[in-house]
Amino acid sequence: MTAQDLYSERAVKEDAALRVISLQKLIDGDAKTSDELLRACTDLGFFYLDCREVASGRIIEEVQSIRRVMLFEHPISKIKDPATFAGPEVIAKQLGPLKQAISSHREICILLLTRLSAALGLGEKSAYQQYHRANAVCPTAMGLLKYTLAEVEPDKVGQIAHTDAGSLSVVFTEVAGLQVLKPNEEEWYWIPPKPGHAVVNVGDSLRFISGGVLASSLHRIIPHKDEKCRHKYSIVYLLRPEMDAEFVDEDGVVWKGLEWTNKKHAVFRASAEEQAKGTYLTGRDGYVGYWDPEKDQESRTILVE
Ligand SMILES: O=C(O)CCC(=O)C(=O)O
Ligand SMILES: [Fe+2]
Repeated sequence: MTAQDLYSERAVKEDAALRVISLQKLIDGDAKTSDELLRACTDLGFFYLDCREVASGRIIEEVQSIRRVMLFEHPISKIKDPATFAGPEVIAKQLGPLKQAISSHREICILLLTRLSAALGLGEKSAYQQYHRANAVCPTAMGLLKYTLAEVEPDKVGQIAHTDAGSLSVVFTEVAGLQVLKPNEEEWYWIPPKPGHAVVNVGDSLRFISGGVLASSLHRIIPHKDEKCRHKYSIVYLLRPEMDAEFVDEDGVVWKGLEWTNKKHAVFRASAEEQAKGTYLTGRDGYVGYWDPEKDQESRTILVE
């Protein structure tokens, strides 16, 4: 396969046309915006979060400061001995801005959970933020992702189709590549990056916690024909429930927050046959989310034979 084959000339749908939710209006407690947020999370579980107005672009400035420290150039794969790895010096030097950005992302997620819970009329005890209390231990993470160039490493492109394990994912990126599968249409749609906006999506844990009211949709990262020469960098904040928070999956199995995260990660690392056995990775039995450009010129879903 040549690198040229990697780009589907016929993208199935150009733009998922996600709802746009204003962070400032959520902060202000605007009821209409909370309702719109709830609609975004119940129909597809994906939306743009407009961060431009908040305190003169503070969030965007923090995201830019993470980009500037170039942590993306220190990949985990290059760590020889994780047991003795103390973190690249650059992390130690940039701890201040990193901690600030992590804390702002957490605040955003807690606000989203608070507004969603209120829009659903949940009481204090069952509100979603109760699964993510400030001082509880949780496997929440911030990832600084640098995707390989399809031209250089055609076998390592993007991310396999998956639903996210956690509660909410907040993604800032400037380069296209993200697609979502609209479940009612069974079609992949591009989600183009929007300056000043994050893409936020609901993960499995929040879908389970909400008893299936909120949707965690299948998405993937594949090379975009207009971005051939650009590395895609993504800053992803993955809010996950507390280690001991309990929720029930769609088959009635009870999970603790940490168990579900670990299970999902084990499946990410497993063989395609293992991945297709359960519904853990994609929420679909028998479906494996690899993108095969030869079979999948029109970016359709791939089934294990
Ligand atoms: O890089 C992106 O745009 C999205 C990343 C993603 O889906 C993930 O890390 O789960
Ligand atoms: Fe994801």
